[in-house]
Formats: sequence, structure tokens, C-alpha cells
Amino acid sequence: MIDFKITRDPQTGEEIWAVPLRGPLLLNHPLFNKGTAFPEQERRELGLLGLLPPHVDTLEIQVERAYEAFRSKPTDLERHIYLRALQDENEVLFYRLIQDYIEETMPVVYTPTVGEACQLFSHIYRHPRGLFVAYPEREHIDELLANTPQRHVDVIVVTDGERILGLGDQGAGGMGIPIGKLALYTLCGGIHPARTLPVLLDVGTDNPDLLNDPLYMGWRHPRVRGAEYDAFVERFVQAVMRRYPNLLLQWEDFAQAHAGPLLERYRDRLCTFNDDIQGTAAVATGTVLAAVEAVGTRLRDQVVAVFGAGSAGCGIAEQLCAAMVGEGLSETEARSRFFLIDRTGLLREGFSGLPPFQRAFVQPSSALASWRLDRPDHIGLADVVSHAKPTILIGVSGVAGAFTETIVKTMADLTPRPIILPLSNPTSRCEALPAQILAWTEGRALVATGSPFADVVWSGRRFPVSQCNNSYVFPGLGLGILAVGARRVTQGMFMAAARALADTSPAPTLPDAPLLPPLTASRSVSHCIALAVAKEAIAAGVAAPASDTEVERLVHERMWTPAYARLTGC
Ligand SMILES: NC(=O)C1=CN([C@@H]2O[C@H](COP(=O)(O)OP(=O)(O)OC[C@H]3O[C@@H](n4cnc5c(N)ncnc54)[C@H](O)[C@@H]3O)[C@@H](O)[C@H]2O)C=CC1
Ligand SMILES: CC(=O)C(=O)O
Ligand SMILES: [Mg+2]
Repeated sequence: MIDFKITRDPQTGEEIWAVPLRGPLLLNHPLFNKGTAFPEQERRELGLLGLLPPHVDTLEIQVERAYEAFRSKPTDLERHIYLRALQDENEVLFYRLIQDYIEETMPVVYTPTVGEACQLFSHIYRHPRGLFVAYPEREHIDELLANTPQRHVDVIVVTDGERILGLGDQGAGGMGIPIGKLALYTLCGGIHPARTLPVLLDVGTDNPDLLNDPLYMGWRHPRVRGAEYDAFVERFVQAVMRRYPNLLLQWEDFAQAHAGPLLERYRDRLCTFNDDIQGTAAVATGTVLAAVEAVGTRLRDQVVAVFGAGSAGCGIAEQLCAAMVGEGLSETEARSRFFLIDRTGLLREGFSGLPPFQRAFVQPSSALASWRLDRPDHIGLADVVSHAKPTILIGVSGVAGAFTETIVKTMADLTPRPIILPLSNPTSRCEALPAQILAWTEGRALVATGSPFADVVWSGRRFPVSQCNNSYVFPGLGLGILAVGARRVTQGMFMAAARALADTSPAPTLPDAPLLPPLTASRSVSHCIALAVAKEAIAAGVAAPASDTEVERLVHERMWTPAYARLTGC
């Protein structure tokens, strides 16, 4: 662990970091390294003379050079490898580059390319980043945490790699996801990169390809499950709480069997949330609120079909349902407007063995009595679309192509402005391509996707396609929580985040505008969400009281900007 002291120049206010490293060790530290931008004075004082070419670059020139190198790579995977290497070499330059070129770089740092990077993790591995907590080390988790380079950590994103995007079990390769998510915490939410820690809980893998791969770097063992798994996670959480009592812990890409139960177990014990359940629900709710306003209707009048009744699907349905109740429907009325379809078809009365989070959305038999069905034992999406006449269709199944031409055209025949959100990631798992949806609906659909897509041109009209991804929410949510030191993450914060996001949408005021602001606005969107979340935390009594002006100051001060600080020895 390397400790350094931050002071400010009393005249200019510039940050001065007193660092305990010199020479090659300093150049090898990604947080302190400025590469060719080390000024003359620092080169002299910190033992760098001769170790760098003599010319002193500005950060802007370094960005230009790095961008040239990024562009020269032949594939997105190569570009991902390049950016990861840059992140491990010089974090200020990495963040400034991805901030300046966010539309080009975010899909490479994050979905879709991060999916491929997880699948090939053991083949493209270059440099350590993050903490691997492997099951055989379960007695020593405190020691593992003490080995990390950071003394202070504000945010951990943790996965066990079992449900990486829609790609299934990636074992230790799942580490790519916490690394990518935390990069977005910094890029979009301004969380200081030195205060983030990606964690992979390595409980083995059931992916035979990984177990048979001689290069696989994870623990070669079938997944530990049941009581042993729970006890291991409990040890991890306790160790984290001992070392970082004020930390925000984000659960990411756990399989359905663990995602909900872990959230229930820990949500009242520390400041924690599950991004796939709650972050996704907030971004989907914000997007839907913007869409219904754009078409001049109310949320309470919608009928919602959700394809894939898992962590994300049920989380989204719960939050949309709560928002409908907020618009005056009773809970029973609101729930009757949701049709959730999973592998066994529509969730409905009479299904036995459903987990409680799905049971909350079963449709009563009476509601389906008039439906004419080819296979009454399996009510599929096509049946739901033609009988329930949904106005909103959301895909979180990981099943590519599930929104077929027939399904989308039927929906469009029954509703003038269908809202269609194929949210599965990465791109290869998307339920329908935006170009298909817009062609099948003759430009009437409002579309947003989980992974990024280029604008669609249909019949001479240009339709920008928003990325409805939890990355719009968690950076701002985290920023708001950290700014006011919230002790818990409440449901109210996700509603506040959703409404703040909807308020930033250009769609209600501009025809054919995207449902969400462009990625270039990510920092300002996160700022708006952070303010709303921080105020909600105070209102809910999980953060100390502060005036709105004070909250604005706290949020502003928390937002780190990639720029070099002045370095001195110590
Ligand atoms: N856009 C975004 O921000 C987010 C997108 N996602 C994506 O959503 C997908 C699902 O994620 P989770 O809900 O966490 O996974 P999950 O495994 O909890 O849920 C997926 C559900 O889809 C169901 N399913 C699979 N095949 C099906 C079929 N043929 N017909 C009907 N249902 C089927 C599964 O049984 C399961 O219940 C993933 O692709 C993930 O990348 C997840 C979180 C955020
Ligand atoms: C975006 C995200 O969290 C997922 O696809 O799992
Ligand atoms: Mg996820």
C-alpha cells in the first residue's frame, strides 16, 4: 500500500501530492505517472531525468497520441486491450482519453466489448488490477484486503462471474465487469479512481470450456454452492465492513439464484445495492417515463410485457409498478398491467415452485379466460402481445432475436406508439435490432437498447437509439451516496434517480429525439442524478441533514476530473 499526502497551493488552489516514490517506481504507478507530461522541475526532484524523452508534453498532446494508437488497433478487442494497458499505466491519461472520446471508447471499455474481454480474460491478461478473493483463501480475506494498493476505498463492485452479461458463467474472467463498471464510476460519476476496488469472488466455475482451458487463471473447481457459498460471501462482507465501514458495495452479474437473496441479506446491514435488479430498474423506469411523456400518455395507462422474468425483469416490473401506484393506481390494479414471460411462458396462477420475486407478478386465470391459445400449457410472448395488447415491451432474457417480426408487427397493429426496449447485453444477445424494430413499426416505435447501436435511418428519417443501460444510473447514484455519506441505499433513491434521468430526456420536447441524452452528457446526467439521490437520502433520514446548496457543493467537490496534480517528494 502506498500512502501519499494531498495539500493545496495556498495561492492557486492547485493540488499538491507528496508521493513516496521516485524514478522507475514512480513511472510504474498508474495514479502518479504522468509519462512524458512530467514537467522539468518534477523530473529533477523525483529522479526522472533521462528516463523520459526530453520534450515535455501537455495532457492534450498525450491524448492525441493515445487516440492515434487507439484508432490504429484493428479490432475492438485490441482496442480494449490497449485501453486496459493505458489504465494500468497512466490513469489520468486513460480517463481524459475516454472522456474526450466517450462515444467511441465507452463501447470498448464496457458493453459490448467487455463481454468478449471476460470470455478471453485468461488469454488477454497483462497486468494485475482488482482483488481476487478465491474460496481456498477464505480464512485470510482481511489479509487479502490489506494487500490492495488503496488504504481508502469508497466503492467496491463485486461479482462471482456466474452471469456475465447474457454470456453466462465466465468464472474468474468475470473480473472484467467490475473493472469496467468502476471505470464508468469515474468516467461518468467522477468517483476518484484511487478509491475504487474491483473484486472477483472466485468460487470456481461450472463452465467446461474454462475448466478445460490450460490458460484459465481462475480456481479450477466446480462452483461452491449452498451453505458454503453463503458462509464465504458472509466472510467477505464482514471483512469489507471491518476495513471500510463507510463503503458502497455494488453486487454485479450474480446468477439469479444469488442476486436477490444476497440483496435481501445485506441491504439493511450496509450501504449496498444490486445493480442488475435495482440500477436496471431505475434506468428502465427513467426511460419509460420519458417515452410515455414523449407520446403524450401516462404511465398508469400502460400495459407492460417483460420477456425474461429474472433479476432485471422483475426488478424493472417492481419499480414500474411502484411508479404506477405513485400515479394513483392501487397495487392490484398496477400489478394486473404486467405480463412477465419466462422459459415456462407467462407467469400465471397455478404455476407451482415460482420464487417469491416472480410470484408477485402471476396473472390470475380470470384475466386470461377469454384468450384463445394454441398451447394453453405454454403461453408465449406472441400470445401475450396479441391478447394483452402491451404498449411497452421490455427484453431482459439474453435471447437474441426473441422479438420477431410477427411479434413486433402485431404489437404495432394494436398500439400507435409502441415502446420497445430490448435490453439484453452484449449486442449478440439483443432481442431485436433497432433497425428491424423501426422498419417493422414504420418508424412508430420508441426504442432503446442495452448495448450501443448506431443511429437508424428509416424512410429518410434519422432515429438516434439510446442505450438504456444501468450505466446511466449507478455512477450518479454512487456520487450522490458518497457526497452526503448515506448509510443505506433505499428504494426511494432509485425512484429519485429514475425521475432525475427522465427529466434530462430530450424526447418529450423534440420529435425523433433519443429517449435519453447522448453519452457525451454522461457527467451532467450523473450530476443531476447525484443531486436527486443525495436529497432523497437526506429526506429518508439515511444521511445527515444538509441544505440544497450544501448538497450541491458536496456533490461538486466529489467529482474528480482527470488532470495532473503537482507532485513533490516526501
Ligand atoms: N441494459 C441493462 O442495463 C441491463 C441488461 N441486463 C441484461 O438482461 C439479461 C438478463 O439479466 P438478468 O435478469 O440478470 O438474468 P437472469 O438470469 O436473472 O434472468 C434472465 C431470465 O430470462 C429467462 N429466459 C431465458 N431464456 C428464455 C426464453 N427463451 N424465454 C423466456 N425467458 C427466458 C431466464 O429463465 C431468466 O429468468 C442479460 O442479458 C443482461 O445482460 C441485465 C442488467 C442490466
Ligand atoms: C448492464 C448490465 O449490468 C448487465 O448487462 O448485466
Ligand atoms: Mg450487470
